[in-house]
Amino acid sequence: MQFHPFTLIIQALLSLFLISYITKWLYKKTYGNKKHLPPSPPKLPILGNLHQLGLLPHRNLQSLAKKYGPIMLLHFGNKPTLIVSSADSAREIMKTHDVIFSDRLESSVNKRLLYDCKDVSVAPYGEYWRQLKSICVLQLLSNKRVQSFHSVREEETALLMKRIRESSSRSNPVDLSQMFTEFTNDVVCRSAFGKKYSEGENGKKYLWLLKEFVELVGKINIGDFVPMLSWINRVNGFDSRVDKVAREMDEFFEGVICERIENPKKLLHGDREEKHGENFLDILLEIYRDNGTGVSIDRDSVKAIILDVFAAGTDTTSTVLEWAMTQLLRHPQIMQKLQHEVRQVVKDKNDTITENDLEKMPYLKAVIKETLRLHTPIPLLVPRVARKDVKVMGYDISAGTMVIVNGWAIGRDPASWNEPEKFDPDRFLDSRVDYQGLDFELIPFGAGRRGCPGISYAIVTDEFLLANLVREFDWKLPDDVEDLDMGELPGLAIHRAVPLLALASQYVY
Ligand code: HEM
Repeated sequence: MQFHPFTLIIQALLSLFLISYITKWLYKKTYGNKKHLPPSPPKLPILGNLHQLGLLPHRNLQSLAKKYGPIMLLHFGNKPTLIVSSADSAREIMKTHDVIFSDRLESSVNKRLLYDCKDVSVAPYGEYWRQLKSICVLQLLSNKRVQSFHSVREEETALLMKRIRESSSRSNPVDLSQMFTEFTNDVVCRSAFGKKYSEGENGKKYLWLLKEFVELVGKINIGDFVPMLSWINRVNGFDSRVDKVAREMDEFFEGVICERIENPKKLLHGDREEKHGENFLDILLEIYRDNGTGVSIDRDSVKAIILDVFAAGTDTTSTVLEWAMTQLLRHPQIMQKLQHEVRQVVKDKNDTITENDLEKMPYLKAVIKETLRLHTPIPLLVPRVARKDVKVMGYDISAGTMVIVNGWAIGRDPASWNEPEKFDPDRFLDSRVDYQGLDFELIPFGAGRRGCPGISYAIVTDEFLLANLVREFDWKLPDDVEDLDMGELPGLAIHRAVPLLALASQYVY
């Protein structure tokens, strides 16, 4: 049978018309007729805008926001996703409508890795999350508790300084990226369990598990957005990786908990004993055993909360150190200004820096703030989900919409910052802008109800180590490196793509 070309054209046009009509009808059915929606870039069938995220979504979403505005509606598969890229729109989400946007995304990976979301950071908004958050804020991460870990930070800093001294005496460059990762793992591990698990054969396995775990929770899981493509994760081995890590992490935790229950009094760490009750696990086990506090958590909750602390607290804290040293090495004058401040505060070469000294170092604080602005550790923060229909900046947002706040783009928004791409800690010296969640142009820790409870823990860890590094050593790039590669490694927290190598020489007083 033969068709006249004209008939074919008519048929093609009719099909196109029909498809476009059905798409519009479906869209109207979902969003209603009168909804005033934020601007949206065009999308693909099935994938929506997922293909536009690329490997570094914070950068690609910033480019899209330059075209479509600070509040835009994308679709990750069939999931409507609001992208927020200015201080004003972030304030609407995290302050004006904070209660409405205080839910988290339900993710199958988080469910499997975090004991059915029994942790804090991805638990659905509700009474259970409220109880856990109050345990975090009041018991695990209160200022008093954070101070109580000062000896952990001092000892781990001293160990790291010793390693650098050894390398510097042989004129070998040090791999700062690697050292910062190990340092934050050990500090968090000792705060969590009262001892380190990074040494020996078991240590290697534990470090591998931790690395896998952090990598997996940071991955975008296609099956969560396009259920019909979830087979991809079965075929490419992703699902079995998740199951293996979940199983082995659980075995590891069970081992640690049994050890603690059998020998509750004391923990040996090297040749000194750490007191019982000083670490997160002991505190949580006490709450678990004691139902009188009005808070009831089970054994899985204990493990999930500890995992949260590792997921949220290790990589984030080490990337700040990594990027701060990167920028200081690229800007020798800023490095010298910082060294001068620290060396002035602690003048006597036999004195060690104490955490009280940090309060006398405004430039150190400005360097950390500037690093958090320019290299926001979790650039897209942790997604929120709307619990009800709501209007944001005049736009209609439906219940169930996922919200991604591009904290990284907000930190570089020319509407809020002069010369936003420049590393310039001085901008903070006469400014009251802070990262505590009240100034929406700087929100590396998020804000509002779901804001990060680990701010003081992270900041004192970073400030203390950085002050020690720049006081005792002068730093330069290895001779064969002219300028540093500033590439980023994809992940939940953004590390350098290329490890940071530097030469240290001991400062002579
Ligand atoms: C530089 C280091 C850190 C950065 C940049 C950071 C960043 C963040 C961000 C962006 C969020 C989501 C906030 C929101 O939705 O508004 C968050 C949540 C959270 N962070 Fe941190 N964090 C850091 C360190 C820590 C540490 C050291 C801990 C614990 C020891 C921690 C524990 C948590 C927890 C439990 C949540 C979930 C809060 C909730 O959902 O209610 N973080 N963090």
